Parts: sequence; structure tokens; C-alpha cells
Amino acid sequence: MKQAPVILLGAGGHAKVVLDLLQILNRQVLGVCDPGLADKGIQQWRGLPVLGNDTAIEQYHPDRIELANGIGSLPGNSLRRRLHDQYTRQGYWFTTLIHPSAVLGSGVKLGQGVQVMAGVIVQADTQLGDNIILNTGARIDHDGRIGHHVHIAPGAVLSGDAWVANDCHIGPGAVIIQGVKLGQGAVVGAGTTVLSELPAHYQLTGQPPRPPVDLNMGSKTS
Ligand SMILES: CC(=O)SCCNC(=O)CCNC(=O)[C@H](O)C(C)(C)COP(=O)(O)OP(=O)(O)OC[C@H]1O[C@@H](n2cnc3c(N)ncnc32)[C@H](O)[C@@H]1OP(=O)(O)O
Repeated sequence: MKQAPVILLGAGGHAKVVLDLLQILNRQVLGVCDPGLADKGIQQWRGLPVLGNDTAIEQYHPDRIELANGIGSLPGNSLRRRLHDQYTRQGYWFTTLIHPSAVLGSGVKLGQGVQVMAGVIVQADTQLGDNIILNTGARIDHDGRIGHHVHIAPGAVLSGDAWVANDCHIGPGAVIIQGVKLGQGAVVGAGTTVLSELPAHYQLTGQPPRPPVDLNMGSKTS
């Protein structure tokens, strides 16, 4: 079945990556909506027509197009979520995008508008909610439960059975060990390892390593 043409929301760094992915997937892109470009009277962005600010979407019937959310996501910035909620309430559909280099195991379920970037691996029976970004090279092992509007930044690793509630942010290169739960809106800093549950709306950053242990101590006699 032919897929509907797409309108891209936003023209920042994340939008560039989403546009590349749409083009790799041979999706027809009608144009981009971005208030910053529209206010400056800019008519073209990366070869796409600038359709206007976000309200330009409403010239298109929800049955005729799909949307791609090009707004990136960082802790404390809810624009991506707000646009998703606003336009799904109006009956629009956000397209789910999977980079051809991504590996999805058996039984993986993806919600509306999930964006699976280059090099991502998602293992068996993981469930992903709506409007999630699995950014470049992120890995989620078996039986993960990932809520809506979560951003798993480049290179982050979630071991098996990790549970991540809605609106969490997991920074680049973070590591979550198996079975750990993150409460709603929790934030894990770049490069941070999470060993136990992080409650809702808590932030964990940093990596204080313990003093080095001599692995030969007690195991050798001289
Ligand atoms: C394709 C893409 O680019 S996707 C986007 C990828 N980027 C991300 O995901 C952003 C990740 N962001 C982080 O890790 C951030 O540091 C956050 C959000 C966790 C914390 O940000 P803030 O709350 O603003 O913390 P802030 O920058 O004020 O730092 C507070 C302190 O924590 C330290 N700190 C912050 N983050 C970290 C971290 N990840 N590891 C170690 N220390 C950290 C800071 O050095 C600072 O220390 P100080 O008080 O001794 O000076």
C-alpha cells in the first residue's frame, strides 16, 4: 500500500536527521513547517518548500497526510511532546520511521511516531510507546518497556527488562542495568550508569567510580 505524503515539523538538527531518514525510506515529503523559517520569509529548506508555521498543517486533511516530528527532545523542553499531542488530538497521524540499518527483534511493538535512527538495536518483546526517539546507535535489550515521549540519546544502552516510564530522557552513552525502573520524567545524564530504580522526576548524573580493586589480591601466594 502506498504511504501518505509527509509534512515535517521543525528545521533544526533533529529535523535534518529525520529528513535524511524520510528520503532513505523514499517517502514523499510535501514540505516543512517551521515558524523560525516562515517568520523570516524563507521559502526553501534543504530542497523542501517551507509551508509556513505549524498551523499550515491544517490546510491538509488528516486523512491525506502523515506528520514527522522533527523537533528534538532535551530535559525541560516539551515542544516535541506538545506538538505530538496537539496534532494527534486533531486527528493527524505521526509516521513511524525505522532506519534500514536498525535491527528489531521478534515481538517488538512500536507506537505511533517512533523514530528509530541508524544503528539502533531493539531486542525481542520490547514494547515502545508513542513519539519515542531511539537515537543513533542506541540499544535496548529484551523485554524492555519504554513509555511515551521518551528520548534515548545516541549510544545509550538499556539491558534486559528495563522499564522506562513516560517522558524520561536517557543521555548519550548512559547504561541502565537489567531490570531497573525509571519513573515518569526521570533524567539520566550523559555517560551515567544506573544500577537501581530512579524515582519519578529525579535526575541522576555523574559516574563516581569506586577506588580500584587489585584483582590479584588474595588469589595468589608468593
Ligand atoms: C543527537 C543529539 O545530540 S541528542 C542530544 C544528546 N544530549 C543529551 O541527551 C543531553 C544530556 N544532558 C546531560 O547529561 C545534562 O548534563 C543533564 C541534562 C543531565 C544535566 O543538565 P543540568 O541539570 O543543566 O546540569 P548542569 O549542566 O547545570 O550541571 C550540574 C552539575 O552536574 C555536572 N553534570 C551534569 N551532567 C553530568 C553528566 N552527564 N556527568 C557528569 N557530571 C554531570 C556538571 O558538571 C555540574 O557540576 P558542578 O555543579 O560541579 O559544576
